Amino acid sequence: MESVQNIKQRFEIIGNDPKLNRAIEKAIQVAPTDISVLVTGESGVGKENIPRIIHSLSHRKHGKYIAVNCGAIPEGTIDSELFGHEKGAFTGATSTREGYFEVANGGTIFLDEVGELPLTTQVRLLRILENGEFLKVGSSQVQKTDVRIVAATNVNLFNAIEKGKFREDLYYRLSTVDIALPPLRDREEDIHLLFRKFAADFAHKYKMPPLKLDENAVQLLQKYRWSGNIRQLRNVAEQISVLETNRDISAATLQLYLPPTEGSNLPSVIKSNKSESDFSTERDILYKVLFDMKSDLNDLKKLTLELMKSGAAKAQDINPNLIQKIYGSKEEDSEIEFEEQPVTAVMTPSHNENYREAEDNYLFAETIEEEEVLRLEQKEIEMIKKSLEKNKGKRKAAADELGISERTLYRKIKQFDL
Ligand SMILES: Nc1ncnc2c1ncn2[C@@H]1O[C@H](COP(=O)(O)OP(=O)(O)OP(=O)(O)O)[C@@H](O)[C@H]1O
Repeated sequence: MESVQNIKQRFEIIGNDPKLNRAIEKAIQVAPTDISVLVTGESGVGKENIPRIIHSLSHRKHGKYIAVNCGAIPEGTIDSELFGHEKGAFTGATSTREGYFEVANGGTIFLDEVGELPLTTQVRLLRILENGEFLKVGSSQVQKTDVRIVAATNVNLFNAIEKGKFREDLYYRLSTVDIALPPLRDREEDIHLLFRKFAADFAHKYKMPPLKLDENAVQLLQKYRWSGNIRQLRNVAEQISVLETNRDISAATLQLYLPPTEGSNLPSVIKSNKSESDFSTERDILYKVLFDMKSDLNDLKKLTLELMKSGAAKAQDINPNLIQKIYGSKEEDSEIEFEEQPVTAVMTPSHNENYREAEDNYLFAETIEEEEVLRLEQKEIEMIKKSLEKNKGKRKAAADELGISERTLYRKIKQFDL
């Protein structure tokens, strides 16, 4: 049997936490069987590694491995995606199509966010788990498949069962073995290890010297809540790697990249009555938004300084590129008037001499009022649209770029009707 250490090397899994090791050990143990496995853990803890390990150590390793994010597929098409459809089954079904369960015959299917499956799809899945039988959409001919199912969830499925959103019998079929991955905040010793690994990767990728955290920064890193777990840590490492020219990182610098969490002494950014899990994923986006604003603010500071130094009447005379960067494309014959141009969602500097006060307001803002929240939302929509365009509509690539899960992106697309 392969050792946990070997597996960690093979799958580039960083960390020595006993709970992580136990999870990998369990994956190794169950791999040769066909037992269905339910992987649990918060978003971003690395659940996707487990089905990969299981597949690669199983007798199915030469068969197909298909990962499906159940939360990212619209309800109307999920049955057809999973089980296939017959020609003419619905408008647009111009030919017969194989579903993932047919394609993966002899292999493994990873059903991520399984709690998001509609109830009708859950019935079909239960049937596959019981005897391998399924029907294509629009067909009455029973087909058979031989697929190992590994599922994952970051929500408590018992709550979903209580609310009637998840079938209890399916839960028990899926979770013959339960593999739980710990949140990053409970893996204090691993946090710095992971950060160093990501910082080294990004130093290589962006051809920059590696970052070095001082002692206080390491402590801050280890005490932070990391509600987005490893995904969030990786994002932070990437942002610092790209943006900080001084590669020695102090706690004060690091703090600028950590969105405030409950119970922290950082300013609270936004008030929300949503549930914590919604908040944490939205926070990923808000974090990026605030980051853009910080960079706008730096540009503004530069501009203001230049203005103060030269006493010039027209900002355009000083640095047209900077002006364009801050205000977007210049309108014909327009002059920059500081009193009227809204600049960022947080601050509108009214006079050059007030810039320090504006900066203080920004840094110590206790809350962002409703109007500003709306502007943040607008910025969020813009970012999502841009990323989708840039990635030619590929949601996975866009979600990766935005540092959010595909499911969250899918929800945002629905929420904002994009
Ligand atoms: N132990 C680890 N070492 C290094 N990188 C890791 C580790 N675990 C996870 N990652 C990285 O963290 C990111 C998030 O992992 P993954 O997508 O598996 O999380 P998840 O738990 O499936 O999240 P979600 O529930 O949102 O789908 C990925 O980029 C993954 O490569």
